[in-house]
Amino acid sequence: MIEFSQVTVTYPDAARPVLSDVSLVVEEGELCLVAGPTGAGKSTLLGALNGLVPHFTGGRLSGRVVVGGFDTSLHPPRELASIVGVVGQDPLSGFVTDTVEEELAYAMEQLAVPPDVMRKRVEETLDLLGIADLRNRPLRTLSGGQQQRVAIGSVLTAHPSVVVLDEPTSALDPTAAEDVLAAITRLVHDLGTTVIVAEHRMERVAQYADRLLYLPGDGSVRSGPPAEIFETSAIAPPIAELGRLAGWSPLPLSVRDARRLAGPLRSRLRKLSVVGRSLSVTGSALDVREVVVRYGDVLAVRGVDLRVGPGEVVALMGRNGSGKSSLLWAVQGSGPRSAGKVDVGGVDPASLKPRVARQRVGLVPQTPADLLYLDSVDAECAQADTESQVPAGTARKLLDRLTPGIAGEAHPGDLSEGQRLSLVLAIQLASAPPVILLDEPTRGLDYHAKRRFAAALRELASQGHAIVLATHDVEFVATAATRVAVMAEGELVADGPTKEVVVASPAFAPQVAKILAPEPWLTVDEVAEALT
Ligand SMILES: Nc1ncnc2c1ncn2[C@@H]1O[C@H](COP(=O)(O)OP(=O)(O)OP(=O)(O)O)[C@@H](O)[C@H]1O
Ligand SMILES: Nc1ncnc2c1ncn2[C@@H]1O[C@H](COP(=O)(O)OP(=O)(O)OP(=O)(O)O)[C@@H](O)[C@H]1O
Repeated sequence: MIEFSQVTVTYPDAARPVLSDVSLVVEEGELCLVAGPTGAGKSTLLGALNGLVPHFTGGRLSGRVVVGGFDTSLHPPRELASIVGVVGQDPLSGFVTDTVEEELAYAMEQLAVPPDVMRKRVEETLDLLGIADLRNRPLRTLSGGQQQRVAIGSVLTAHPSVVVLDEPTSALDPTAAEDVLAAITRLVHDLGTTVIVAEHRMERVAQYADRLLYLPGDGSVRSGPPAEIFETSAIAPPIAELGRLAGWSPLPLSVRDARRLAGPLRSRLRKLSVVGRSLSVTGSALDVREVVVRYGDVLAVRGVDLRVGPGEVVALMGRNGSGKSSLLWAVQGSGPRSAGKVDVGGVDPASLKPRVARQRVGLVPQTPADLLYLDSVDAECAQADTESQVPAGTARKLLDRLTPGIAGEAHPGDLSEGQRLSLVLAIQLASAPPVILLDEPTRGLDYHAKRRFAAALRELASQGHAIVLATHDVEFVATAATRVAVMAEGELVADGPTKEVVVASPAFAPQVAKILAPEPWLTVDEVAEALT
């Protein structure tokens, strides 16, 4: 269905090609996971499938890409649209209509699908993705995860023979991610659709994948069964890393398979204790009282109380649309707040000018690109140093720590998703306000980058900063957060130490916890530390 023959892609001014002499075949009806480090070229590979690369991104592509019998160099993306459906990394920028229903119907209208078929498929898709109650909503008013579901739905309705998804679950809560992947797997089985998914949260996808295309970052692509490639790959999901540590062979990819193998490891660990990271918190850096956020008829946040002490890293979790982003923006002061009080060091940030408020409460938004407007990485870093009155080079040092190797002269718009996020994180963390809020801050980051980011957050916390991050990334929460607060329908419904909250809830438990339950281990690092 898909064939790359000696494909090389080079972006203008790049020192070396992103993809170098890549040849591979993906069969019809395969579900294929594309993985590898941040900036390795995954989106580039995906873009080559519908001709976006190089027709729209610039750069040069040599070799041949054939999809469903069409050579993508001879057919512009518009002509390939009936064969290849693409869901990009930023759903909002891909929307062409105003409301949910219109968006779901749009691709079918372009293909002149008969109205009765169209109607039926829209209804099916609304149910399949659990968004029936949002059907008349303007797309701009949806939460990040709701937008992502609509974006996926709008591609599925047209029944293309190849579906390409770039990090499709990054904004989805864990349960929604499972549902969406189940829907996609059903497509593969029932319609023989070929699905290509790039995903950093491999723990969510690896078990469904027939094939892994692994990009180590040197321009090459390895193609094969996931379990085989994970034996040696630098980036692998926690389940595979645990399997490597325990010497399991072949490596399991589902929690169920791993549990069958984990008996001996569990008994060994039972005699050891988890290295505790207990925290005694004194005082409060952030005090949120009875905060309410209302948008017209939608009550997004219903009287939330939250106190965060210096040194805490609080993960705000909860279903899509449960009010996490609304709460963060209301706390930071630039979002709507219908009632309630926020206290940061004796002041309500909403009462301050935005510039002054930012020195007390920083917020990294869900679409971090909004914060970048200069024309090079160096310029952004220099500006951040000046604005936050920190020594020159501070932001750049942080950036190198999070994701090394990004060229200073690169245009922020040309960076990969993970590189761009790292840049925004570096800029925001350089100013290091006492309270740092982060909205879904791990998109595009590989497991190593997330470890380094977690370490940077812990370091800030140990210096007395208070950190709140809204996220669906259960593996990241397990490494980074000291405490977890769960929201449901605008209210806080659970709040406690990370270990207690995530082990108690299957939806929020990381893979290691599920495999080793009832033993209280959350990460491969903890297990490795105890075994040495
Ligand atoms: N339009 C462009 N012009 C110049 N360089 C680009 C362009 N698009 C991507 N790049 C560079 O090519 C490399 C690969 O980017 P790509 O987006 O394909 O990576 P990725 O593996 O998808 O990354 P992520 O995991 O962060 O999403 C990066 O170094 C990026 O900076
Ligand atoms: N401008 C708006 N107008 C109307 N409703 C809105 C608006 N912004 C958000 N909402 C609704 O408020 C609710 C909470 O949204 P919010 O973005 O805070 O949720 P969230 O927990 O951050 O979700 P996600 O995990 O998907 O990012 C959702 O039902 C959303 O559709």
